Amino acid sequence: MKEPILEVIDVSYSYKTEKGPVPVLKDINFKVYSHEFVSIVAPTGTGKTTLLKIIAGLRRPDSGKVLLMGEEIRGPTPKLAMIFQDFALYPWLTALENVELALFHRKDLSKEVRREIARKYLELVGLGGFEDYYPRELSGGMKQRVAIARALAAQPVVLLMDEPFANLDAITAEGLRAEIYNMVFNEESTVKAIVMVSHNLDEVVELSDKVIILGGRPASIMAEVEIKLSRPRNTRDIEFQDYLDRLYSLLSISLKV
Ligand SMILES: Nc1ncnc2c1ncn2[C@@H]1O[C@H](COP(=O)(O)OP(=O)(O)OP(=O)(O)O)[C@@H](O)[C@H]1O
Repeated sequence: MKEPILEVIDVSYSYKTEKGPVPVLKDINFKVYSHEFVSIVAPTGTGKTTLLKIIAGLRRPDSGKVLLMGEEIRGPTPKLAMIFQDFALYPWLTALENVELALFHRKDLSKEVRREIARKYLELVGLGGFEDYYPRELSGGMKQRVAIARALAAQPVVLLMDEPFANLDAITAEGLRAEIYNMVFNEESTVKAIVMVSHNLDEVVELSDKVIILGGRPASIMAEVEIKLSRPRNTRDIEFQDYLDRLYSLLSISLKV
């Protein structure tokens, strides 16, 4: 039987506030296999970002655990890279320097080699020639491409994305969505699985192999839906629309829980 790349096991989490604990996640269980693109969807404020932070090792669950290729995640690790909706680039560094930063922990590599790797990933995301540009000189879509290059340059096993297209205009988002799957899953990349948080169901159907729907307070998994459509996907296909309708109705049920 194939082993999961990522395993979320019985994860529960509460925020500790002055008014007492606020339970956010309860008994979350799911698995992500090799070359799977998994999306987590839920009504706003349900705990999607919190779950992503737990997977990233940025927060420890109160109970349960997350395994990455069988090993428990106990803190941040270069094996997991994260992409945020606000790009999170350093404005005083060039595109190339921002990407190079992902390799700062690779003391085994010379500066020249690190620079070469960074250049290769900028090229991969379509930004060859923009190495010396500062973030302020780049469009939103280009900034997100730099962030993707930086995540890939860290040579992670899993890529985590928190609403990666939310701050882009519709046309730019559409273009990047069309490219992201092949940008991330190819022979130049070490990424074996993607977990994305989104509340845009169109993009979720377009990109995912599996969708996890959270609902309730604290949130638990309401449904897990596999999207069995070949790629590239056409948003106008009847089957695409069927999946979309199904997710909308599951999400509206989760709103009532
Ligand atoms: N640092 C914090 N302290 C206390 N409560 C928090 C904290 N961060 C988040 N919360 C609460 O935890 C719940 C889940 O938040 P989270 O950001 O994970 O939800 P989300 O599903 O990602 O929301 P959105 O779709 O709006 O981004 C919310 O009710 C939020 O108010």
